Amino acid sequence: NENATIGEKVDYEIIGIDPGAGLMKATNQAISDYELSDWTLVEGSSAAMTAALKKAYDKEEPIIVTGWTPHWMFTAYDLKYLEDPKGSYGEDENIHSIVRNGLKEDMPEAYEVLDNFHWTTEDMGVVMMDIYEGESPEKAAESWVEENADKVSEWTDGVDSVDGDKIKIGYVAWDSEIASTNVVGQVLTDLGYDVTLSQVEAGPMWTGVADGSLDAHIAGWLPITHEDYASKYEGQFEDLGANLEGTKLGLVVPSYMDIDSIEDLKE
Ligand SMILES: C[SH](C)CC(=O)O
Repeated sequence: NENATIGEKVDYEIIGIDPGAGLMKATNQAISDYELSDWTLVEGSSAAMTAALKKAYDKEEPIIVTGWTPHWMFTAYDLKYLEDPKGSYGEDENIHSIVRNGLKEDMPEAYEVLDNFHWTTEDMGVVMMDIYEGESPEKAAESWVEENADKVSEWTDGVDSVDGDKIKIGYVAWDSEIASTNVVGQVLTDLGYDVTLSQVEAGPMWTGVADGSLDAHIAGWLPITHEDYASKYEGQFEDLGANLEGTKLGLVVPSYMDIDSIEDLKE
């Protein structure tokens, strides 16, 4: 009923994603920082979180999810981040390209493309929206590459093609990384590589690059979100720097909810 607290309205649940995501670590930090002892962070997946969000949004029901930018949900729905006055979610950061040691010697062409790969949240948003609207990730990536030949040529100009060399790129099924990894996979395929995109959890993605079973991933949320993974494998990977700038993490609610800050959950 209308007098219920926000906690009572959402059964004191925050709908999260896969447990290995840094976003989940930051949300547990927020639960502790804001003393939300009655609250539960529900583990699941990016897909389960967006399904729960759609179900609630379509019925204009209250819901609190762990969210991030860039993400298609901010285009599909009218959403807002809850203010984070205690800074549990840190500052905006970047997504880095991470490759195994030795890649530069073994696959100089792929290394060069991965080192050059850089695009914007708008670019990523186009591919994510295509996928959200029903296109397969492969087709959405292929279309974007065709329509953005000028940007792709900045990554590939001067890079020799190859003849069927195998390359394996790991990624986690976050909507942002499904988009970026399929675009890079398409570009490397066009260069002649036999590309395998391997969907794994966040931990195994970093472990795979460190032990060489994966050649690369382009899902390094740094410096904070994946700091645990980066420090655990320090020296066992090469960070080629940011491929996208200006990410954000936090708690996200539909704009029809009359709360504005994480502090408001403490009612
Ligand atoms: C969910 S964000 C794409 C990345 C992360 O939180 O680890």
